[in-house]
Amino acid sequence: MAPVADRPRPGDPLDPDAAISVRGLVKRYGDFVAVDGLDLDIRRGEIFALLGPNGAGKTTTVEICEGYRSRDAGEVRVLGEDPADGARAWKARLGIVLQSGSGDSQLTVRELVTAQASYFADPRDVDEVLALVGLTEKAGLRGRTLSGGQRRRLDVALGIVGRPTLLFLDEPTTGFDPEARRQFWSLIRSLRDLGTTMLLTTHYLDEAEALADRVGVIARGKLVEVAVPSALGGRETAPATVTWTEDGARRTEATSTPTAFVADLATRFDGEVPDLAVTRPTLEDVYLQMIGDDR
Ligand SMILES: Nc1ncnc2c1ncn2[C@@H]1O[C@H](COP(=O)(O)OP(=O)(O)OP(=O)(O)O)[C@@H](O)[C@H]1O
Repeated sequence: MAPVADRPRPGDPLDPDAAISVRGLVKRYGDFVAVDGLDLDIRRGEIFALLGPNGAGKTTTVEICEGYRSRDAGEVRVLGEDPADGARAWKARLGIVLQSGSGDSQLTVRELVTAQASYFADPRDVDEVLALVGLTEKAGLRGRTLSGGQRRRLDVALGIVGRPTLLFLDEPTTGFDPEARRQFWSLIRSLRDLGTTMLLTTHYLDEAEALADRVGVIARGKLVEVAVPSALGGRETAPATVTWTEDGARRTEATSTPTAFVADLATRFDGEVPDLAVTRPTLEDVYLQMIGDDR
């Protein structure tokens, strides 16, 4: 089977089929190296989540891909073009949902989305977009009267009305309540079903796990690993931990063959094994281990 979590090695040529292809990317601020030789391919149609501690270089990398920041070294192609000289037609194929949000507008939701649509040659239908983000009933409200979660939906509406091929989402669900996050996730999945490629940065590991086809962990400007969420850090094959209660004490066993272990354990009890649980490292466990000292 082809290695699904593959990533380019230093010196590999750019991938012309990728939505985003990055080789040897370096960004310095004075003496400080914020991005330190990054190699990455993001495939067309995938949701890729970039994880990493504060200051790791995620926003810098993403903004270089968006054409908003210059680079000091390396090559970058986004939808086949170098963002450093991205033309207007190229920019129109990108959707960008920034961290800052749409703010306090006096215009209504519908007016804002309609105004944004007017910048594009082939925009999505405004009502269709409002329905997709769940703001149909709020269409007549002014931007400033929306709740935090509704504003974020408006941000997404503004980001997708131009029918982008590639959507950048920077910490899209910060401040959402749990239900709003679930609804947002289903919106993101609908966009993927419509063929949109998405690059997402997030600090929520459950979000990366729920949404991303692949995750990349970045620490101190370097890409530590790229993997499907279930395989990050060798998680799939990590030993399982079996816990249960026996003779009044909590017992724990790490094992690579939990099924056999539990079957054997069951013979020692008459009926259910008390408080039995089998767990594997969570994405958070392997992530925290991976970023180590950067915490
Ligand atoms: N304009 C700038 N001038 C100087 N240093 C900067 C500038 N922009 C970013 N940096 C530094 O570069 C590093 C990477 O910043 P970046 O914003 O890319 O991190 P991040 O991974 O997006 O972090 P966060 O999760 O906090 O958003 C940080 O140490 C930051 O202080």
